[in-house]
Amino acid sequence: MTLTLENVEVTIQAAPILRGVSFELGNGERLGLVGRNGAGKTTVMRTITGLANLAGGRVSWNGEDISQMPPRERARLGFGYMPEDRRLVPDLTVEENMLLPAWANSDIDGDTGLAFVYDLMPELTQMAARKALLLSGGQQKMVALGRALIAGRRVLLLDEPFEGVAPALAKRISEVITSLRGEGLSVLIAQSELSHSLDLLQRECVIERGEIIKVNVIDAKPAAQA
Ligand SMILES: Nc1ncnc2c1ncn2[C@@H]1O[C@H](COP(=O)(O)OP(=O)(O)OP(=O)(O)O)[C@@H](O)[C@H]1O
Repeated sequence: MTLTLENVEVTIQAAPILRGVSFELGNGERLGLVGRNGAGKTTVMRTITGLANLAGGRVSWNGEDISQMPPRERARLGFGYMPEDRRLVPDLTVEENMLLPAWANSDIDGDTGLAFVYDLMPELTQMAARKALLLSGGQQKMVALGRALIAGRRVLLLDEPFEGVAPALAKRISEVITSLRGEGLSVLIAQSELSHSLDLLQRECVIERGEIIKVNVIDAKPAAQA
């Protein structure tokens, strides 16, 4: 189960936004995508989900070219996306927000997904009936992570999952992502800085002005003592 980007080019309003982006996300790998604001991280994620059109290059999944595959079919393959701005519907409950991908796409099994998410993040069970508008920003990120996991059982794309989140909740989100290790789920985490996830990642791609300028392998470190 490998996701491969080869020489991906994305152009928005005639401006080159991604320029020859190539990398591989291996089975069960946790890969960082690190770069300043505007470097192109969100565009990489949108390219993988099918929300951004390719001007060149290709995206493949286990060797199959999926460059032209529509987003809903990629969700069926098990791709889940947590956008930077969370995009929760304020008047819907936590549970309803998490079920949105399954409501929008009958190929996604919402009940199985919910059971998996509640098992992984029991704290979401307690807030299941609360409206999203009553949650803190960090709690909303947890819900957005839960929602991404409803579809994202193979590839999980997390855009700035720690941004604006208080340290205790950031640690919890990091723990949840780490606990996915045994699930054969590949995770791509976009960040403008690495601070929360050094223990979490195996490699990081550094992106600058739409180009991957280097790939760092992160040494395995013992987990920090609480
Ligand atoms: N719809 C759009 N219209 C015009 N320009 C866009 C659009 N989407 C992205 N861009 C431009 O593409 C570049 C890359 O944006 P992108 O959102 O991918 O970067 P990023 O690394 O995720 O940064 P941030 O963390 O600030 O979102 C930026 O210069 C941005 O202004």
